Amino acid sequence: MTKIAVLGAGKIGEALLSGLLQGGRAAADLMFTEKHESRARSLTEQYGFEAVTVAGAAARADVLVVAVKPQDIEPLLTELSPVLRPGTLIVSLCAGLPTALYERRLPAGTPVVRVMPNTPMVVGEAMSAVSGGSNATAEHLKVVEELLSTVGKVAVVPESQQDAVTALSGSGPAYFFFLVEAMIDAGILLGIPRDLASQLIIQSAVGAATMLAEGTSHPVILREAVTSPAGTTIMAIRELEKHGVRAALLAAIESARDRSVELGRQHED
Ligand SMILES: NC(=O)C1=CN([C@@H]2O[C@H](COP(=O)(O)OP(=O)(O)OC[C@H]3O[C@@H](n4cnc5c(N)ncnc54)[C@H](OP(=O)(O)O)[C@@H]3O)[C@@H](O)[C@H]2O)C=CC1
Ligand SMILES: O=C(O)[C@@H]1CCC=N1
Repeated sequence: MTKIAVLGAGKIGEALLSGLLQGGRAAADLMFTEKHESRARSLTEQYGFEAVTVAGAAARADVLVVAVKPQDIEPLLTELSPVLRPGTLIVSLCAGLPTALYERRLPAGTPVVRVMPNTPMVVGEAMSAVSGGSNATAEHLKVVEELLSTVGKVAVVPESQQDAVTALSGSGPAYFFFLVEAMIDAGILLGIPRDLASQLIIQSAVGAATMLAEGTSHPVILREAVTSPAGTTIMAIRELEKHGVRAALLAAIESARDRSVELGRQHED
């Protein structure tokens, strides 16, 4: 069985490890490195994964998943480069970091696959986009696709689209959580108790997402079916348009894309 080590088991690293465990991987095949000892201890106690050093991960794992913040990449690559075994597959989850950065810093020929996942991995509903670097073969991409398909859906994209993908689906869950939070507050404004407002909005979100995921109707058709002539929904839609919510989303996602590009540029030679 392929052994996988996550380097930097923070939020997304834990989401991947726990998703892989739920998807049927043995804890014995999953390990991680982590800066904080107390966090490492709690991950081992909660899930049974082994905490290892970078050298230990490089010696034992077939796939190294890099999940540190993009700002922390340089010291990690400096530590990893001398201990990396030829043929070990590097999978980067880091926003903005191009495969070329890893190829420059790691031994010649190291295969690198760039991935942008998202946190719904913890419930097996991730959307992950993968792109191979110049040493990654179709076989490497297949390994990564198989790995990620146990925790959600996977799309192969050209690396030139990864910054946009990061802004759309990498950050995407946060936009939905933000909307849900605001809609629950609207319930409070209207005098509905928080628990009930949460139930009403979360189940509406689950129902709407399920209809969208079925893919039989375009979002516009689904929205129109809710919007009765001279009814309540059109009044709300008028306010959303008046407050520029559509334009705000376009600008927000463009800004997230720009930040992803900027995170990559910070590591150019
Ligand atoms: N969160 C998300 O939804 C998503 C995140 N990503 C990407 O995943 C990466 C991680 O993000 P996220 O999980 O949110 O961040 P976190 O800060 O939660 O996780 C990173 C963890 O790695 C630790 N760390 C830093 N350097 C090292 C090192 N050299 N060795 C071992 N551990 C180290 C950090 O410690 P410390 O905090 O002390 O620095 C932290 O605990 C980022 O590059 C991000 O772009 C991608 C998709 C979605
Ligand atoms: O906010 C971030 O930078 C990371 C990348 C995508 C989601 N979270």
